[in-house]
Amino acid sequence: MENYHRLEDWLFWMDELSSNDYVVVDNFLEGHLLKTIREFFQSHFDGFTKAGIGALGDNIVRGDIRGDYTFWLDRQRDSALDGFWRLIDETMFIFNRYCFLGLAGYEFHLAHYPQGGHYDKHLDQFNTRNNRTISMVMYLNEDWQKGDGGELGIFLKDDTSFLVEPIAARCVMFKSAEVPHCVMASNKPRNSLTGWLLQQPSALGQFFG
Ligand SMILES: O=C(O)CCC(=O)C(=O)O
Ligand SMILES: [Fe+2]
Repeated sequence: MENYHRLEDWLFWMDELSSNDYVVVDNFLEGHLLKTIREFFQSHFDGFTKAGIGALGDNIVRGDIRGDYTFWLDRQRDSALDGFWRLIDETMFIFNRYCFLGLAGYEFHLAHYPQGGHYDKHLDQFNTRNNRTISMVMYLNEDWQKGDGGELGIFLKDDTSFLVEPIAARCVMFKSAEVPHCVMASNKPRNSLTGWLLQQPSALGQFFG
């Protein structure tokens, strides 16, 4: 396997994630990969649709809760993102090998928050489907400045909370069922690649609820 990251870095991140329920990794996307994803994002911008809440069959658009536009990725179709898919293979391999998580699938979308967009505090689980295990949010915003807003707010079990700036190449990973989070109103357009590592493929998740 060609590796993006060193095993010792992975083990450090896994350790943080397992003890704190989240980890913030800067420069998770290396320069070339970040550029490829940003270009793909721009060239598919026409295909974005207003994001809803709830699982697939029950997708309700509520602009007061969530203001982003999304574009769901498909590994077969979106082979231009080959490098990204290999990074996800590496991530799944590490999680299964060293955390014994038994991950069996994943789902990812590109997300665009227009100026003023936000996402209320929520958990990345649906009532009807609970197979999202690890959430991964990767940011694509070059030159993000203090005051641009759009931070990810993270709420921990000890009642502490803090903000993470959505700066390019950063990846935030957290336990989907454990960590409530929100997106603060963004003062600028804000782009990300967000996804979930799943306990079982989402197609099965739909049937087995
Ligand atoms: O973009 C972010 O920082 C988080 C997005 C999010 O919470 C979600 O899409 O479920
Ligand atoms: Fe979320």
